[in-house]
Amino acid sequence: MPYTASTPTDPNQPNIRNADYRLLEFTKLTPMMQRYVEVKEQYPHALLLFRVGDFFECFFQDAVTISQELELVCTSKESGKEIGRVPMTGVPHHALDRYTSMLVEKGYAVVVCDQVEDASIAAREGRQVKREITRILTPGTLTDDGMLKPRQNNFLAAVVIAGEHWGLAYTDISTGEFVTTQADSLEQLTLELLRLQPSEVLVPTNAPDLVTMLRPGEKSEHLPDCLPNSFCYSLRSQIPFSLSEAKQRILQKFKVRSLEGLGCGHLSLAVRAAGGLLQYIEETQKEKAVSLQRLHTYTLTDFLILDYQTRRNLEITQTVRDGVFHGSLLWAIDKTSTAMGGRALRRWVLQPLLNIKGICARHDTIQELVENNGLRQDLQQLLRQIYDIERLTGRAGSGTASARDLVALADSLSKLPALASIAAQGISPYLKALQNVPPILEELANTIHAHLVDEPPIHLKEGGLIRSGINPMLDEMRHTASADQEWIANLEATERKRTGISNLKVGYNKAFGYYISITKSKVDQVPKDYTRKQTLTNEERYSTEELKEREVRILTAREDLNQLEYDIFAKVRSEVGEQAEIIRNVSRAVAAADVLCGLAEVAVYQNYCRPTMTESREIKIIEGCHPVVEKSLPPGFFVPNSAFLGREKSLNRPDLIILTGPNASGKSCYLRQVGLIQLMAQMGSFVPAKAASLGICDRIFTRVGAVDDLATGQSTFMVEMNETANILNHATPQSLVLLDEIGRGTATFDGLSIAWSVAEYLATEIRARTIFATHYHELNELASILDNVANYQVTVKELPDQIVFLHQVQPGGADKSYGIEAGRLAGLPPSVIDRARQVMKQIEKHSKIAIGLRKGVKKDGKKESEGEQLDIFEG
Ligand SMILES: Nc1ncnc2c1ncn2[C@@H]1O[C@H](COP(=O)(O)OP(=O)(O)OP(=O)(O)O)[C@@H](O)[C@H]1O
Repeated sequence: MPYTASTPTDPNQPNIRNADYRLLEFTKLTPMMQRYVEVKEQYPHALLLFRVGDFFECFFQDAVTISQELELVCTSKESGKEIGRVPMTGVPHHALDRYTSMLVEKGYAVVVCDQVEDASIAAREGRQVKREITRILTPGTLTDDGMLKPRQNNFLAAVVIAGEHWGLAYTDISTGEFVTTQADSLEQLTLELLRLQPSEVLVPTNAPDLVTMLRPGEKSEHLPDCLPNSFCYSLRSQIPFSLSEAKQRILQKFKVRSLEGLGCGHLSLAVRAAGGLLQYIEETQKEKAVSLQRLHTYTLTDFLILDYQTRRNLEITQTVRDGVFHGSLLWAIDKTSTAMGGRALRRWVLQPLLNIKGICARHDTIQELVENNGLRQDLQQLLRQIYDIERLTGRAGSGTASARDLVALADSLSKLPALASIAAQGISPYLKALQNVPPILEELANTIHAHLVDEPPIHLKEGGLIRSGINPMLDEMRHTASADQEWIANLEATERKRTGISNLKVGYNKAFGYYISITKSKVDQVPKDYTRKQTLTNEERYSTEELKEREVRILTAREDLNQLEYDIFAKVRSEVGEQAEIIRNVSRAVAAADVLCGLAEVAVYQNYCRPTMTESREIKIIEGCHPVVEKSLPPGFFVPNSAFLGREKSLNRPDLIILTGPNASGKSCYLRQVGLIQLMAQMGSFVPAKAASLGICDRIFTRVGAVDDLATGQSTFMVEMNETANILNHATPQSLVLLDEIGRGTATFDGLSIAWSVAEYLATEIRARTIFATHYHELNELASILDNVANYQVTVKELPDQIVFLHQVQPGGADKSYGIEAGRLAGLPPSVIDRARQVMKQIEKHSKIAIGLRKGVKKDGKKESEGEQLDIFEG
């Protein structure tokens, strides 16, 4: 089936399909590599790791720490703080994969170097290293100047569109996860694609707009940064996307009688997308390389919607400024012990729930794990010993698992009964789910352990995989081969004695096989039965009839032996593949338990509370904190603040807060912290607050900061207005809206007018729960006009020669901005500051701005009759 790529395939792009690690060829020895070589010579067992974008800083320290303390420690030189730590004590060789994949999941890049010798010799000789190193696992692509390009992942997706309706199917080819969904707004589709960032997206040719939209570098209303790492393909034939064809393909592939059992019987677009994707996978992924899990269907309306700006502004998975993991919400709350847990946490944080029952099941489990420290720690200790079962099983199913993968899988499976019995001490839902470990898994672990040696070699065809005593034929062949090998081992001594040549040697190389080596000075002593095989400068190489015979026997036996070992191994591997579905179900339960143990640990150490979830519109946060800023400051430095929002009929709580305060007082921080607390609660986590009672939100909107979008030629103001329009068009009374400095990108009065009308619209027309941070103190007037609006300010203390930021949010409006003071602190020349003060006085004197809606909106928020003019400004 022909596919058209939206961009020509770039040969430098790693082929994500075939590998979750890539071979890198460094063409020259960069300074980084030189340092690496030095370190490696000193500490030969070091595993070097470095943070994304922080390559040079970290690897040296890590190497040192590993060799001294048997731990991988990642420390930022910038802050001096530890970023990640993994114990290495007693880690068997094959566990490396598990550790590295776990680190990669957490956003680290890991380099495992095998051929240091070559590199170090080359470095000493000042040569370039041609084919250097390396197995490299990165969440992105590492260029040879040490830069890390953004993450490419293992997702492939297919999309079908009919008007505003669409169906989406995607698969994670490393785990075999295969899911489909459908919905009826294009915005939702693009949000899903942005969440997944698929490597390849397949669309039918009847959706040219989508192909254009997905093209790298393309911008669109819904897809601000597009999908820079996605390749978009359109399928020339529509047939695989037709409903009947797709149905048939799905039923065949998953061996089911009806689509109802897969939950997508009624979702024709989801089915069509899944059909198209199946076809694409079969044709491009060589089928064997992908072992798909059973199809799952999910419903987008089950999740809180976080649009692209909100994910970015709340810094959920990466920071706004540097685009790095360190400093994001995920960084602050990720205490998972397994790679599967890491992936699940990422899903949870990007898809918070709407269903109170589901949220409370997570809260219940965390509560139990908080209250029962022993239970949590016992579970975590075991979880740390469990490798990435999900991916290992995926590889077993697709026939790509190595012997080491199977041993790692067996090690993990054999931990599950112990995990289940610890979980049995608990009563909460997610611990119960851990208790059902099907006995077949223990049998499978025993089978693997019984067949494979503890530390099998990397290459499957080199033999040495299978234990003795498992297969009589194998034992017999090994016995015969060992007799010949013993004969060869003794040959040197025997021939020295027979010929009287004391420096005679027996050797082997791949091209010539076994040989007897005699130096040139002794060739006259060579017996008649030797036949010459090869001549070198200083030696002659010979063989004998018997040596030839033995050699043939040894080599044939070795080949047969290796083949037999491989066959036995492949049989065990396919037995594992047959149980893939069962293992994956268990691995999902393990991942969820891991996430909850991690969240419980965060809750204990950061003193988080369990929020009460309600169906009301109330948002009540007592002494809340920003989870990341709090963690970054020394203990006790963060000033907690409360928040009350969501007016109910009888309650005096505002829908909209106007938040004022000087620059750098903490307005943005407060805004974000309310958003993050709501998000954390709905993803099932405890929250950084003394107490919280939170009504479910359907969406969180944010509009923070002002950045030019040079790529699309949009000005600061236009970006701001586009984002604001999106909020006003989509927010509902159930939404949480966080606005920071609306109207700043234009002339003062235009900006103020827009800010006023946006606030008013949100408070009266939409009645969304809103926090509106602003430097326009005139907006405080709104609170005296609308009874669902309240004023809050972030306080500062004025001393004779400085202002002290108290970071406290209190009722009332600020009347000063201290902008000139901020300029002074930033180092503007004193003469400029003095002049600014003079100018300000002049402006204040001459331009008395009286803000008030004399007409237009009554105190109860209802509009007066149309046609009456708003008169806001009086100069
Ligand atoms: N509650 C708090 N406790 C301690 N420190 C805080 C608190 N809130 C904010 N800060 C610190 O103050 C700094 C400035 O905060 P923030 O960016 O929120 O100010 P702002 O009022 O939005 O400023 P601007 O109006 O200039 O955008 C933050 O980087 C943070 O370190």
